[in-house]
Amino acid sequence: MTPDTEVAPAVQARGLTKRFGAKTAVGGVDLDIPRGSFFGLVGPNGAGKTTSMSMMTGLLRPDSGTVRILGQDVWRDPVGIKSRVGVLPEGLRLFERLSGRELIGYTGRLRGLAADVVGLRGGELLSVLGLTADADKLVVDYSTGMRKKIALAAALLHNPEVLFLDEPFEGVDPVSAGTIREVLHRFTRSGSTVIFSSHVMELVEQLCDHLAVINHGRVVAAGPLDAVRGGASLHQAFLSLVGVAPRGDGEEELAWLGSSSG
Ligand SMILES: Nc1ncnc2c1ncn2[C@@H]1O[C@H](COP(=O)(O)OP(=O)(O)OP(=O)(O)O)[C@@H](O)[C@H]1O
Repeated sequence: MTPDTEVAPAVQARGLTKRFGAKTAVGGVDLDIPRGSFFGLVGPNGAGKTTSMSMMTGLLRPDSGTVRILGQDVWRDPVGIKSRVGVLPEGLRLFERLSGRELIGYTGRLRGLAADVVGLRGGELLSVLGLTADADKLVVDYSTGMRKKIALAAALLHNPEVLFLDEPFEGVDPVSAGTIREVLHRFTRSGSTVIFSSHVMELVEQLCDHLAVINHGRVVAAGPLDAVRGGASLHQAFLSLVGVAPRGDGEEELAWLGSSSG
């Protein structure tokens, strides 16, 4: 490791850009995500969060721009960086005909981990995430929350230094959400970095020490939580940053909706 990579931020993106036909999904994103931070990526639907994350994790090649993780250029060596990164992607695609335990075993082999390490870590992750009793059930029969948890276990198995999570709490019950939070906090306390996207401002406010707000494919605010919310609640700051215009009382629109309209 060179001195440069030792002090490099967890993630550094410069001019990250992606177009889909005429649509610019991400239009020149610059981000500096400090090591050991719990970093939130927020923005309205379609703002470009998932596209940005996919480019940062080596899943989607940018049209232009660079992204470095722990000082390493992701797109110069996408395979190399994947050993240091864990990802819980949007729209989880899991091997449905494996049991939870088999999925962990398979992930461990893909990651090149020794069988005894996978057994030990996998057993602990299943236990901490409350999945032990369902470990031998097929993933196809898992609930939405259970799928998130088994995918999180798979993302953590190789002990990554940087963990990317797209909407990790969606469909997760409050007890499991508490468990996931505790696991993630432990992870960041040890110096590792979590980057997660969410639409739930209260959650981001509770969990994150840093965040970025993305709107129309651009970063409109970024930095420590208190600096971004600037004395207001994050919810209020978010609405003013993404420029939500008042829509009036909406009486004329949807006038047909409801039983009183006949
Ligand atoms: N594969 C694709 N082909 C065409 N357009 C795409 C594709 N992926 C994303 N887009 C478009 O790029 C824009 C950004 O999408 P993206 O999924 O990154 O947003 P997001 O911030 O994650 O949204 P959400 O909060 O709704 O998940 C949207 O306009 C979307 O329609």
